[in-house]
Amino acid sequence: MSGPPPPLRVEDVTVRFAGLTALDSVGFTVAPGSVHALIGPNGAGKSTCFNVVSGLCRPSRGGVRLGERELTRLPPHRIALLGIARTFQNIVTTAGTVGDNLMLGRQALGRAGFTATALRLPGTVREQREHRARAREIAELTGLGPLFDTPVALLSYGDRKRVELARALCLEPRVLLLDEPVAGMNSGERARTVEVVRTVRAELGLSVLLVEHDMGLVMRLADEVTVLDFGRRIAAGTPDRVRQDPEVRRAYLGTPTTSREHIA
Ligand SMILES: Nc1ncnc2c1ncn2[C@@H]1O[C@H](COP(=O)(O)OP(=O)(O)OP(=O)(O)O)[C@@H](O)[C@H]1O
Repeated sequence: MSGPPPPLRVEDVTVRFAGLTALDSVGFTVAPGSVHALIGPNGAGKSTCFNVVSGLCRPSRGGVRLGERELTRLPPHRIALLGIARTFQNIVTTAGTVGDNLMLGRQALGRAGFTATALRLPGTVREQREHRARAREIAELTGLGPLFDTPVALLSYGDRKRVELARALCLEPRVLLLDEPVAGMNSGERARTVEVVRTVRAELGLSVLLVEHDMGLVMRLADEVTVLDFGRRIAAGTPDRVRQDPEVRRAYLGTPTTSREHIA
């Protein structure tokens, strides 16, 4: 991969849904090669922010840039090809083997058209072979190498979540968006995922933007944290700094609802 990824800038983003302001002038920068966590209580606007960055949601004001490239009005597949790949909260792996799923991630990069692939022209056969070899490398990097030919349906929940992550990596992103990557995992699976994220960041030199409710994971993995509450950015800084921030503590601990997680 050539050089560090460009900074990802979310600038003054406002999103309204029928009178509800889901994001209110939110801004932050994911520094090149860093892990940046977006945290906040339920309904704070984290998923909406992810959707803006990946092109699924258009802001009514503000925008997103990767380096000098304006992403705001582009459709999701263009944004993906410009180097921003994402996973989703819910598993969307399809039928087939791990390898088949990773090849779906490579498909968007394929130069050969549908007809050429169907006719198995020599150039496209070679291209497919190269894509499969790269998919295998990514499987190794994410600990899925031994499972490459295993049907996804036979995998544990944690392994299936990692297939999602590996499939996103198959797009060769500069920035990886991870939406609750350890949700629903047991502690062993969580620890494994932390290691995988560290490995791919180091080996592929990419930046990571992470939404996660598991504060232990956020504090261990993130270089920087942006905290949202009711659509507003209420704090930003290193994990230690935001952990001590009185407004963050109030946002997490100061409401009677049990759905708000602890930050201590
Ligand atoms: N498509 C939509 N239409 C209307 N309101 C929406 C829509 N998407 C999100 N919202 C509202 O916007 C606010 C922010 O939601 P969002 O899902 O971004 O929060 P979140 O921080 O990701 O929450 P959670 O941690 O529960 O996933 C919430 O009040 C939510 O109900």
